[in-house]
Amino acid sequence: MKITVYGAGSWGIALSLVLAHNGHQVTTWTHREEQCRQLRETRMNAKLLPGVHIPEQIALTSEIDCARDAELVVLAVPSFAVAETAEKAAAIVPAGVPIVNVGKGLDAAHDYCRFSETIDRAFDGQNPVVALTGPTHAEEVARGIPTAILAASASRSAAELCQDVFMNEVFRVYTSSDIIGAEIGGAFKNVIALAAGIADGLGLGDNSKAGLMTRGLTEIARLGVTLGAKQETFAGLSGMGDLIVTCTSMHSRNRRAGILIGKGKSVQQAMEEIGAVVEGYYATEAGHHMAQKTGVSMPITSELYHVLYEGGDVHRGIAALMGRSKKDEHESETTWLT
Ligand SMILES: NC(=O)c1ccc[n+]([C@@H]2O[C@H](COP(=O)([O-])OP(=O)(O)OC[C@H]3O[C@@H](n4cnc5c(N)ncnc54)[C@H](O)[C@@H]3O)[C@@H](O)[C@H]2O)c1
Ligand SMILES: O=P(O)(O)OC[C@H](O)CO
Repeated sequence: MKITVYGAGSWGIALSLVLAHNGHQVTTWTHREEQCRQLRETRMNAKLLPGVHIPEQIALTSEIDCARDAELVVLAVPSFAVAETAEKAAAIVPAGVPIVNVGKGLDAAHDYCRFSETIDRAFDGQNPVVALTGPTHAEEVARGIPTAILAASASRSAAELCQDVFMNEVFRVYTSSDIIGAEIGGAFKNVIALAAGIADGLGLGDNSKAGLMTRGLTEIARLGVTLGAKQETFAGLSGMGDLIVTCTSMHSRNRRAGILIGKGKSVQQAMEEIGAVVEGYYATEAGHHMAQKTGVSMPITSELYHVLYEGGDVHRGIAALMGRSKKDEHESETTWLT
């Protein structure tokens, strides 16, 4: 198939390699001409995916209209660029061509909607949308390390097409109809990974991190179910799976940013030092907004918001979480008042 991948950061390149390996005709787009020139010259993104060769069979371009005759389009840009890129692509991509979004987050420019909604709006509902998401660090996918991922879509045929296109002997793709759960899990695991990184940076223990991850997943699922997701999705690849990989891996930009903050760096210093997109920063603001909008209690997200956006003290945040009123583990916390 002819496939355009919008985005030549670490994830866009890793997925382009999977698609090229599977025999597809791949064009990978980057938004900057200068970056495109460098990629063409070196056949490598030395900053974001060092040591990974981009074979000649992958065409590199900065022309947005490269998807004119694409049969499948992949959006692999940071959350802050999904709406803008989708709007540009919508003017070019033919109706009916599936759009696979792999960016994680909510759309801050459109009242924090999910990206499938952003894309649906941009494409006037004419193109099926798939969220391809799960525990997948680009560094490992690019090296052919066995990986499992989820293709979630309201369109069964689009999810299955995505499964067929991406799946190979080291890249296993499952399908799901629960795109709400897949998108919410993918967006908000990054919040918990930042928090888990802070715990690591502070030198807290395994108990602290396991508690954060488990209660973090509880609050993500609580929000997701309120928005119409299936509870079981949060126990799957796009929920627990992605949470595990992001909270435990040194590949994770979110976890590493958290470690730097835990060690005393400012939020801005940490983001700069990472030098790649730290989605958890934006997702924390999105989560804070969604908790207020829906009335769902998201205490870890709220405390992290206080630290990241309001200069709150990390130790005070931990004390606030530990000192909350007594709860039953499965108590439903649908409002701030419980
Ligand atoms: N890297 C991974 O392992 C991985 C895995 C799964 C999902 N994701 C998700 O994929 C998305 C992209 O992440 P990444 O890891 O490729 O990021 P990255 O930081 O490696 O690269 C980001 C790329 O986006 C480009 N960019 C910056 N501003 C842009 C704009 N306005 N328009 C278009 N492009 C722009 C940058 O030049 C860079 O090439 C994120 O939402 C991330 O959470 C990443
Ligand atoms: O490096 P991170 O923390 O942005 O995580 C990347 C992917 O989302 C992992 O699945």
